[in-house]
Amino acid sequence: DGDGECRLWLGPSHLGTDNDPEFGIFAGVDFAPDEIIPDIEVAIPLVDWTEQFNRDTALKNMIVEFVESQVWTGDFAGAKWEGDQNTIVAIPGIGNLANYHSGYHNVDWLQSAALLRKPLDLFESGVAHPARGAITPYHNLTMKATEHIPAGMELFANFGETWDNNQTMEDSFQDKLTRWDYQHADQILDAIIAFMDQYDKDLTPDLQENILDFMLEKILGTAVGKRAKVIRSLIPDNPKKLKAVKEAGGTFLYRNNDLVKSQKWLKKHAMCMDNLKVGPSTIPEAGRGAFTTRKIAKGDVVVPSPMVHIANEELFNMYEIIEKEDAKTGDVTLDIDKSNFLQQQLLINYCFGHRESNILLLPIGSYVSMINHAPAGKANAYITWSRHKHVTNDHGLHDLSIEQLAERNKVGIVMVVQALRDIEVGEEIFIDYGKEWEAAWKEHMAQWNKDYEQDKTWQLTADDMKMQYKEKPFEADLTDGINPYPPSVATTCFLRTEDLPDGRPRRNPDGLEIFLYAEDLSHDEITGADMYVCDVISRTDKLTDGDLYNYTVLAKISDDDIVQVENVPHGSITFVDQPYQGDIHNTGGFRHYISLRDGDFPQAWRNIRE
Ligand SMILES: C[S@@+](CC[C@H](N)C(=O)[O-])C[C@H]1O[C@@H](n2cnc3c(N)ncnc32)[C@H](O)[C@@H]1O
Repeated sequence: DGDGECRLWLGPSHLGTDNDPEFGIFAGVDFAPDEIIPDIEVAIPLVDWTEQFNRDTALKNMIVEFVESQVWTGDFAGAKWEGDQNTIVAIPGIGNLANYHSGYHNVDWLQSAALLRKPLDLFESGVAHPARGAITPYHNLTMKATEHIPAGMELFANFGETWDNNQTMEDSFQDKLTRWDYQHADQILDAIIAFMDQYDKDLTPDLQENILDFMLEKILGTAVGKRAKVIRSLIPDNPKKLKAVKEAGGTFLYRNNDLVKSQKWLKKHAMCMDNLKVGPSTIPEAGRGAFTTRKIAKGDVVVPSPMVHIANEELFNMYEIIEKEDAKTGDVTLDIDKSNFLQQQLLINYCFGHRESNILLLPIGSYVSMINHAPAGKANAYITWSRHKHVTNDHGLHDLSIEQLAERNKVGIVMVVQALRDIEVGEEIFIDYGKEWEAAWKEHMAQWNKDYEQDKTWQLTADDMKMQYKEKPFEADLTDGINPYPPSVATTCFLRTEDLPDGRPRRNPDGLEIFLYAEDLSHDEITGADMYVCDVISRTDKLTDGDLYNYTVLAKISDDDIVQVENVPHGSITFVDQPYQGDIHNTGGFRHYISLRDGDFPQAWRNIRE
């Protein structure tokens, strides 16, 4: 019947309350440290997001801030050069639904999976294809367990130090203890257990108790560190309990053991989010698609999907960005030229909407954004409001106006994809995107076939270059500064550096500082923040262990800081599309939202009814 037990559940988070629910993801099975969480998502860019509109009304500002609270910076997907300014990415599924807890996290991005991803094998290199620019190229966004996660535990993601520092202690999400307190307490706990184990035979229970007391009271209790008292409170003073704490998964889980839910609780309060996986669609023009991992009976839920409400579709319009000089001060700021419309953001293709409204709903259930269209009669599922008792809406939302909805800065809309007939394991799921979408796609195909009838060549992309240079050495001959690659792409390097050994010159003949590639940086540790545009200037001519070649590069750290880095391995160099050169910037790319069924679309949201 498919993949066995459900591995991920969507349910009411611990961070919500009965009156004010939040949703979160729960583990349905145990995950070992470093195990991949089986919700591997796409990232959909919002290009030059901050520059593309004026926050000229309070309402717009609210909508924008809400959207910003639901996305990641482009770095996480390797999308930071998509535009010239600030590109953010929506990452549905786990990227959106895993919550933040100040005391603890148990999942984190495996950024290298996305940053060093293999190209999608959907398009022939250099050839026009109607899905080019219609779907996101950023895929393989992967999270892994950072520690053992027991079945029934909620997933909490590492949102990074910046986010941690921005949280105030009054925030209702806050534990009074920070995750560093728990980490320190765990380290101390481990040290005490190791000591007790080592002298186990020589210690009577009394002596054990005295030693523990001495350690906690006299050493830790009088330690001057600000948090010593707090940490002390996390470690039991009874030697017999030390191991129980460790077995519970450490001081955090021991103290918060009500966080681990039973299978019975999950089945009652949560919905399985793990019935789908992603693969190439059976429709060749559609890109990727969503396929079942289990049998689904007619009328059952395929996957639940909370929806992020984006209360003004106009925010997805993109215009030419221009520089504006203040006549008095001479200061230059950026503005948009509204007379020069470029196209809509790609994210619209992943949103639900309705012809009589300018609200958009972005689905964030696992792989819901991978579900393709089939006309009525061929579709095997449909999307509608959730009727689940716990994973559901405040149905009062249907009566709110769009302005009132815009004031809600929490995800409160929950829909479900439901089976129209019995569905076998491995079938592709299709929903009917509606008449408007179908007409728009037909028109797109007709125009596309006309445009590319004579000449089907398509400019080479970063993905094409990645395929070409997977095993072939990067060009190292930059004589006369000639770029050996197509002008639409650039080489980038993942870099963390260390100083050169003593005795070696610290500057090159052009006066640029020289560093060494940090030897211990393994591919798994690479992050988007380590990614710099770089030019390869020379390479070793032999294979070096494990990696193909080593290179010397010039890396652009900032506009006026270029450094030379030596010993950069082949696998740490990749390609990106130059700003505005990727497929999604082709103005002939398809753009249309998916329609909700007429009967499902609340009357109160129809603000542009004719
Ligand atoms: C919500 S996304 C679905 C996931 C998408 N296939 C991908 O690979 O990212 C919607 C987009 O998928 C493509 N699509 C979906 N159904 C299609 C169909 N029946 N024929 C052609 N393209 C389709 C269109 O580009 C559409 O804008």
